[in-house]
Order: sequence, then C-alpha cells, then structure tokens
Amino acid sequence: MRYLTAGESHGPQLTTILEGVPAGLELTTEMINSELVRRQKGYGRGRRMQIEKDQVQILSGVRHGFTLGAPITLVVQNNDFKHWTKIMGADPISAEEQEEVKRKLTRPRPGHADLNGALKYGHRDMRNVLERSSARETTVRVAAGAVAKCILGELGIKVGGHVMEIGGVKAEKIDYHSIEELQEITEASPVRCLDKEAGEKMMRAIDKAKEDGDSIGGIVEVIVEGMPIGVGSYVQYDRKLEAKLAAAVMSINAFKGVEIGIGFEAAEQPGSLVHDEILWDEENGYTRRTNNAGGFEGGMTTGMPIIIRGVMKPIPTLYKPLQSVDIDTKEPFKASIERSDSCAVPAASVVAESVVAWELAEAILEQFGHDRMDAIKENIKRHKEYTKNF
Ligand SMILES: Cc1cc2nc3c(=O)[nH]c(=O)nc-3n(C[C@H](O)[C@H](O)[C@H](O)COP(=O)(O)O)c2cc1C
Ligand SMILES: C=C(O[C@@H]1CC(C(=O)O)=C[C@@H](OP(=O)(O)O)[C@H]1O)C(=O)O
Repeated sequence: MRYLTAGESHGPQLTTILEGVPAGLELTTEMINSELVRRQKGYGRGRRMQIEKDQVQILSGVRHGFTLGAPITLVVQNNDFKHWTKIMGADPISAEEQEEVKRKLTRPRPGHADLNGALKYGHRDMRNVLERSSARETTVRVAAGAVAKCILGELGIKVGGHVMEIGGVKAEKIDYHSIEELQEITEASPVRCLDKEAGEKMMRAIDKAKEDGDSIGGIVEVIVEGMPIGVGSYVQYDRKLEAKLAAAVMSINAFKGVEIGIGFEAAEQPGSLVHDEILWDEENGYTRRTNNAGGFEGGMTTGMPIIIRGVMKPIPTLYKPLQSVDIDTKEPFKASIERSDSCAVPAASVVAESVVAWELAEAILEQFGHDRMDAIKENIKRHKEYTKNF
C-alpha cells in the first residue's frame, strides 16, 4: 500500500491517491470525516481552522460503501482558496495583477522551510515554498490514516493517541482501561490530554505564548493494541517496522524526535530492568511481564501494545518575529509574519495516530495479503493460532 499527497495550503484542494487498499473494506465519507474533525479541534490554533470545515470527497475506488481494490482518490477542498484565487492561480497573471496581489515573501522565518526551500528550488518568492511545506498537507495524511484505521479496525487493531506535554507542562500518568476509554477522555479535552488538571495548565501556557507573540511545542504519544506478533522483520534494515514508524512520525511537520517504549530512559537503566520477561499461558500464548520495548524487538512486533512518542518543536511563525535577512536586499529584517497557530500539538497527535496507522496497515497487508479483506482476516486468524501454540 502506498500514497502520495498533492496540493498547496491556499490552493483549491488537497488530494491523495491511495494505492493497494484491499477490496471489500467498508469505507464511507463519514468514517474519514470523523478523523478530519478530530484534527481540526485542538486548542491553540489560529484563525485558519475557523475558515476550514474539512470534509472529504471520495472520488474513486469506492462503490456503495465498499472499496474496489482500485486506487482511491480523496479530496479535501480549501475553503480559504476563495480569498487566494489571484495569488494562487495556476495561469500566468499580468505585471499589474502581480502588483495588486503582492504577497511576496522575502524574509524567511527561522524554523520554517522558507530559506532552505527557496535556495533549493530557486524561488525568490518564498510563498512558493510555504504553500507546500505547510502542515495543511496533514489534512489528507489524516484522511489516508482514516482508511488505514478502517483496515486495522476490521482486524481488531485499535489506535489511540494523547498529548503528554505542552510548553513544559507535563501530564501525570493516568491509567485507562481500553483505547476506547482513552479516546473518550482525550476527545473531551481541548488539548487531547488524559490529565485534566495538566490539560488546564497546558491551555494557560498556550494562552500565555499567544499573548507573548510566541509559540510552544510538546510531546504526543500513540498507542496501538491488537497487533499480531512478528509483523515487520529483522532480516533487512529497511524491513524493520519500528524504523518505518519512527520515519513516519518524524515526517510530520515540526517533529524532531521519536521514542519507542521507554525510549531514551533505557540509557539509564540496567538490562535486568529494561528487558521484558517472557510469559506463556494457554489463553493468551506468549506475552510479556512488562512492555518497556513498546511493542518491538528486532524490528518486529512482540504482540504487546505499540507505544511511540514524538516531540514537536514550537511553531516557527512568531508574531514577535526573530531576526532574519531580506533575500532581495540582504538587509537584516525581522522574519515575515504569516497568520499562524500558537500551538498545534493536539492536532499533531491526531496526525501522529494517522501516520502510525498507515505504516501498520501497510505492514499487515505486506505480510497477510493485499487483495481481499476477508482473506486477510482469515490469514491473521490462522497466524494468531500458530503463534499462540508455537
Ligand atoms: C498540525 C500542524 C500545524 C502547524 N501550524 C503551523 C503554523 O500555523 N505556523 C507555522 O509556522 N508552522 C506550523 N506548523 C509547523 C510547520 O509546518 C513546520 O515547522 C515547517 O513545515 C518546517 O518543517 P520542520 O519543522 O519539520 O523542519 C504546523 C505543524 C503541524 C503538524
Ligand atoms: C491550515 C492548516 O495549518 C496551517 C499550517 C501552517 C504551517 O505553516 O505549517 C500554517 C497555517 O496556515 P495559515 O497561514 O493558512 O493559517 C496553519 O493554519 C491545517 O492544519 O489545516
């Protein structure tokens, strides 16, 4: 399974084409829209989220609520495009019109893709970089992730996520009994945090950053339950599933680090406290006493919950901008100010769930078949029996 995305932040629409989704998967517009709504909700976002009401159109690959096995085209319109038609149009415009729509960006924002992208592609107007480097693109990554979640859901694999930290405010560890419960609690929190008290403090930290013309980042965690044992492989570097997950999370705009299981804490502990002892019982087969490895050994799933965290840096656009240089005059200037979020960590936690879901669904299909959902289900059932009695 693979997908590409296309579309500019203020262009007419975002598009993704999903290739290799099996036939016979129940998929409706509603199932994808519910994920798009989740991505739009988080506290700390700028005015753009009030303009957009992200809704997907399924333009190919699905009939009467079921996938055909053919490429699936998903489109999300940008409502904001109506304000940008002249600036973002594909056809040439006259010199006078260019003067009229002057939104040229020449003062790169530290932390965004502006300067590197301009140098790389030779764009003297850095809007040409901003438009595609913008995290608006994550809309259709969430749409693709929603399809992956449908595949996983039919196979009894559940994906959840939450925010652990924003701007230095850390959530206490709160126990939950199921992914459904986790989702219910985080859905009710504007910052998608399990710890209500910390959630309030996170909101105040976001308010403060906004007041100060600043921005803040944080940490999100994704948990996946129900993965069969032995998905992924140790035999080749590029088949290690945990590496694919890490790359997927790192590919989210502004993500700067990933941890799996206890992650960096493993450096401080002896092996006797880090490694997860192996148990067996008739009902569950092989399980582990602990899950410090976060569901992976040797690039393969252990059957324990997958636990992966990602750190998001603060948003680069600052209303009190940092020092920069105008690339036309080479004079020192403050960086450009674009309309911006102050904190997008809650939204990014939904994106993280989505990209993780995609990688896992892809790995499942690679191992258990691509064509038909019913055959894949059968294969997984047999595999589970096999691993249990091994
Ligand atoms: C959901 C989401 C929303 C974002 N919103 C903004 C924003 O409003 N303003 C901004 O400057 N950066 C925003 N970012 C971060 C930039 O897109 C990102 O920093 C930029 O693409 C440069 O890439 P890098 O940080 O990965 O190096 C957002 C990221 C995410 C995931
Ligand atoms: C549009 C989205 O996020 C955008 C991501 C983004 C950036 O630079 O990454 C900049 C902002 O765009 P705008 O300047 O149009 O407000 C965010 O709103 C979205 O998440 O749907």
